[in-house]
Amino acid sequence: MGLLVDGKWHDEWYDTKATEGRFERSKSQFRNWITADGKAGPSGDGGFKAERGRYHLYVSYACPWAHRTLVMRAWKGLEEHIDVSVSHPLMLENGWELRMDFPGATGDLLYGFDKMYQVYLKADPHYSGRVTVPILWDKDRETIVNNESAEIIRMLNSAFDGVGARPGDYCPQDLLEGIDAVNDTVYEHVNNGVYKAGFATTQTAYDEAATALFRALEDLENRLGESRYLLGNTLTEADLRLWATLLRFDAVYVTHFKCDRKRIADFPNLNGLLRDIYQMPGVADTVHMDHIRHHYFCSHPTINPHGIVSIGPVLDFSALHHRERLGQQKIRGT
Ligand SMILES: N[C@@H](CCC(=O)N[C@@H](CS)C(=O)NCC(=O)O)C(=O)O
Repeated sequence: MGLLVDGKWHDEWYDTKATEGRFERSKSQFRNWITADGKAGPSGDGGFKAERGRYHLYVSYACPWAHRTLVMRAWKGLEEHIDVSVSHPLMLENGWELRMDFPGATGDLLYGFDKMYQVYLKADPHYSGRVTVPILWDKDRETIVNNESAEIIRMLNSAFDGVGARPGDYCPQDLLEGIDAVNDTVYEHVNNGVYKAGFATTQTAYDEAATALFRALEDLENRLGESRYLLGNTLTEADLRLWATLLRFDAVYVTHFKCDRKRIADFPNLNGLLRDIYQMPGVADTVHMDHIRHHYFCSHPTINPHGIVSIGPVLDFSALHHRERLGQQKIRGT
């Protein structure tokens, strides 16, 4: 694990000294938007028009942030529009590597780079910052459009509607306020919460994160007792963002990140949501548990020095979810 400083790679673990043992995620730096007409979006510059075949995603199947973009790509039927390079699951002294010696790892389909940081350097030879996935790449301008998954899923949701994306609006305007509110809590205490617990280097930092995580999960469990999804019976990006963490929870976070008060299997509604979304067309194909488990257990020597992958629980995401008793799934715009 490391970062680029003025275009040079430095192998460094997260520094938690300045924050009393708390893990703080840095902000993504490329914030342009693909739009239907190529005009600038809410941030960044214009010039990124939605076009078939123009864009590419760099992902890791292990990464929950990248996973969101793969599921949104599947929901919107964008597989033919946006192709994908899949990283090797290990992330060690060179950061993410575009090696092919793991089933499903594709290498770099565009340039043949073997390190993910070379993609950042291609976009900006003086880049300083972390080398994260997902990366949304523009093959035309040969640069990074955006490396913030929350924004990438928003653009995939709507920008390609005029050029053949599958109908479906997972972020409808009238639900936006509610979606943003749930996203904030889920991001803070669940998506990033598991990392804050796992990467904490003081007891206090861990206690804070783990307590807030399980409090949030209890609230979400109750909320999902009222309706099929987080925003009523309409499936939205908020459900997807929660789902990517739920999927990894029992297989990894319970042990590796010490999130062990309860398992997702102990929460009937969260477990139901996990299965419900897993069983939607195209979603199971985005799930690669071997990448997920190999990545976490082997990429964090400070918390698992011998890189031993645990035996793991037996999980069946294809089992009945019983969520239809709360209402029929609605997808806006279909
Ligand atoms: N806010 C970013 C976070 C992405 C992120 O942190 N990805 C992790 C993988 S799970 C990563 O690439 N970490 C490398 C690092 O921090 O150096 C997003 O949602 O896109």
